[in-house]
Amino acid sequence: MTTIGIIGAGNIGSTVAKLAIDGGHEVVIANSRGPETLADLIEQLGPRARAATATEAAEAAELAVVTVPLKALADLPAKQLAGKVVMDTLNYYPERDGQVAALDEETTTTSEMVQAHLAESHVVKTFNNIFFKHLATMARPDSDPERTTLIIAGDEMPAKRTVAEFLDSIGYDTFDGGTLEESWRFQRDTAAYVGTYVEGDDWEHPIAADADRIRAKLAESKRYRDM
Ligand SMILES: NC(=O)C1=CN([C@@H]2O[C@H](COP(=O)(O)OP(=O)(O)OC[C@H]3O[C@@H](n4cnc5c(N)ncnc54)[C@H](OP(=O)(O)O)[C@@H]3O)[C@@H](O)[C@H]2O)C=CC1
Ligand SMILES: O=C(O)[C@@H]1CCC=N1
Repeated sequence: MTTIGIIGAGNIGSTVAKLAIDGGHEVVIANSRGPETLADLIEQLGPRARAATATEAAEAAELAVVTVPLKALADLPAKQLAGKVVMDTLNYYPERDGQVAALDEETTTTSEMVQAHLAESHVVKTFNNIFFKHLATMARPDSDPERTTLIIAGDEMPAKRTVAEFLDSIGYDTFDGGTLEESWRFQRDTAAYVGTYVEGDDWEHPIAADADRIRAKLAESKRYRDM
């Protein structure tokens, strides 16, 4: 059992919290409005979950998840997350987050920006390319032939192994998609984004992805300037 500190309690944060509880872990979860606003979620999650401030969730985390809009990146408590493995779900939506020149020019990736802010953490891009409802419903036991695979990226193998172990505990296999620099291949709107789990427009029936499918999708991904 691991204490998972989750900053962001929206679609993805609450979904990961539920999966973590079902996987036997403890959860400390935060949003921007304060722990008292998370009472309903905590009631649903049960006694192994508690609400906290973002700073407290970071402090309590043995393993952390940051899952807020990219525009809130600067608020993430770097000091309390130092030395920890941090799963980063952030995507860049300019209409929500504002224009970010380095992302528009593709001179960096969102996860490199997260790593730059959380300079002393071990950032692993995780969960960013799967729709939260699919993440909630596609978890399967290890032995299930329909188990699906999630793509991660990061610059440090030990941190990636830690994340793969956690994903296994919540019902997913892992595909190593390379470094944070290479993670543009599954950023927003690439072939390997949500299309890894969705065929055409059929969002009602997500499909399990294996390593071969993921490899093909990553190979198909293009830079925005070449789309
Ligand atoms: N929706 C999806 O299917 C997926 C989303 N993503 C990405 O993951 C991130 C989260 O997405 P999603 O869960 O949909 O977003 P939501 O809008 O549903 O939730 C965002 C959460 O972040 C919290 N938050 C915002 N600002 C801060 C802050 N400064 N400090 C602490 N908490 C804060 C919000 O708290 P409050 O409500 O109190 O403001 C809320 O709990 C985004 O970057 C998104 O692009 C990745 C994969 C899939
Ligand atoms: O970041 C998001 O909000 C989107 C939705 C599906 C995957 N990511």
